[in-house]
Amino acid sequence: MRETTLCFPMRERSDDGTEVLLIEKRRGLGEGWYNGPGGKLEAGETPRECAVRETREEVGLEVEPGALEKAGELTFLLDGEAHTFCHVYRTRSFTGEPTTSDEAYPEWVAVDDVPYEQMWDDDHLWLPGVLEGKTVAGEFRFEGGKPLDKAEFVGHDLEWGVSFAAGQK
Ligand SMILES: CNc1ncnc2c1ncn2[C@@H]1O[C@H](COP(=O)(O)OP(=O)(O)OP(=O)(O)O)[C@@H](O)[C@H]1O
Repeated sequence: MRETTLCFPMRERSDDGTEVLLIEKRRGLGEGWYNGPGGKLEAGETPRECAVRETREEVGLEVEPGALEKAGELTFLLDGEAHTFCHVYRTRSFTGEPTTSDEAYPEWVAVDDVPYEQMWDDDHLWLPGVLEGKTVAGEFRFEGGKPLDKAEFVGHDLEWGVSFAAGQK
């Protein structure tokens, strides 16, 4: 099973409310869809280190590992088998300005205006709560064979207000 991360940088606009930094993914799994910066853990890396690295590589923002708030743990099943385990973080503490990379076009989006119709089918179920400050554990079931982004979303279970194990915070 692949272990991945997603990171959602957030900021307050004095007049426009809260915004989240999304990326339009330019290649790989979920190409053409919006998501947070993130990707696969490399050997020897903790999830937090991975989220920091992917956020730097994909959009050029610097985040301190300790400034990441763990918001979710998502399991994606494909045809009954665990395909991806994803650690979700949010943060309001970062430096730099988002820049386009080979992998991603970054875009600040109002939290009330997230383009769920251009995202993974499961995102509208858990991301609104994550952007409101909640914690979530979720399982999402897909069927129809690889790749995951061509499979059909068939079911899910969600639990809100979870606390994460010390090592996983
Ligand atoms: C099934 N529903 C899903 N809903 C929301 N997000 C999902 C997702 N399934 C995968 N993701 C995320 O998409 C990113 C790209 O995955 P990732 O492994 O990086 O794929 P990619 O082919 O781009 O690999 P590279 O690391 O670029 O080589 C990664 O953050 C991963 O957590």
